[in-house]
Amino acid sequence: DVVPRFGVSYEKEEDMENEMANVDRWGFDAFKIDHLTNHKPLTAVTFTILQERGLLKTFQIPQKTLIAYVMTLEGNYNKDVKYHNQIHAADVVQSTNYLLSAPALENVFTDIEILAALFAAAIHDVRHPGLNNQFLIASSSELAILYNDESVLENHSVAVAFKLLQLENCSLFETLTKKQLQQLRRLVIDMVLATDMSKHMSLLADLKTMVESKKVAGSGVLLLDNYNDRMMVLKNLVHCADLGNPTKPLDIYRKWTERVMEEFFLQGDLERQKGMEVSPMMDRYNASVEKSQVGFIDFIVHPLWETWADLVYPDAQELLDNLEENRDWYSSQIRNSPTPTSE
Ligand SMILES: COc1ccc(/C(C)=N\OCC(=O)N2C[C@H](C)O[C@@H](C)C2)cc1OC1CCCC1
Repeated sequence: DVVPRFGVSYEKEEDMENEMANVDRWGFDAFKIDHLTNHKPLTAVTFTILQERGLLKTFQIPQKTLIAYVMTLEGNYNKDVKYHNQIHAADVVQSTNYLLSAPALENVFTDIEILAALFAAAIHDVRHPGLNNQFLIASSSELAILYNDESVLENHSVAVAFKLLQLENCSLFETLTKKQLQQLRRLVIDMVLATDMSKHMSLLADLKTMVESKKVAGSGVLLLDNYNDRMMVLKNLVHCADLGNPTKPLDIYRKWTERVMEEFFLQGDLERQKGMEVSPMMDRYNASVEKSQVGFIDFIVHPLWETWADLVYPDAQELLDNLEENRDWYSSQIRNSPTPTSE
């Protein structure tokens, strides 16, 4: 039976084709696809990218099984959560795909590693409650008890995603060999757990070490000759995609900022209600959104992306330029403090 072109049904054929034509570009607008597909951007993006990469053929995955699984996965993202929802998942899948397509990484990763990275991106925040690990731990939530305060949300997302594979007609990986599935599962667990922000500094330190000792083949392609190096680059790749908002075109970045602040302020409201200490950046009565973004870029996002850009030089130059321009724009928006001009 024939499946729809992008895996999901949509009204406006032409608008959908125009927007999905950008699926391989960094300026891709996941918000538009969310609107055009009635909140199914993750299914549309994941189906289109796996199809385009020929991965369904390579692993003999039936189209309808993929659609059934990703639709179910997407249904387990909470669309009332402003940031950690199906649009963020679609954005991270699309960004992961773009980063995997860097010329410096051509023919570096195997099909199973690519499938694992895209799957990890798709599942990485499923069932996110719009509250962070610190809150779940501080409030002794069921999840924190279950995961002993260790990468609570990330462990939960991986477990939920693999549980969904057991549902009727959702057995996405039943055509993989035992060995392939073992390898994929290991890769996916490691990549999703590495999206826990508490791992950021050690992940970045490993990436910096790799860049300093970077081995490049004659063709300019990265030489990753052992499992640990390959795993470390894949973890950082998905982590970059997850922290990609500030490297996107400004109008898209600003929408993500708006959503993350809305989600953070709701957590701050809950903390205040429960008599807990209100987390930094989550107090709607004491927030400086622009200053927080400048700090986020200066201390977290730019150090990471500068290192990634070194690794794949010159493939991420435009993204790094966007980031620096966006940082200057937010800095110029900080009330009562002009940006010192370099001239
Ligand atoms: C577009 O902006 C954001 C996009 C995504 C995020 C998420 C989900 N996590 O990012 C890490 C984080 O929240 N941390 C909180 C603090 C900055 O300490 C760091 C160790 C990590 C946060 C964004 O902006 C935040 C950060 C600055 C003001 C709001």
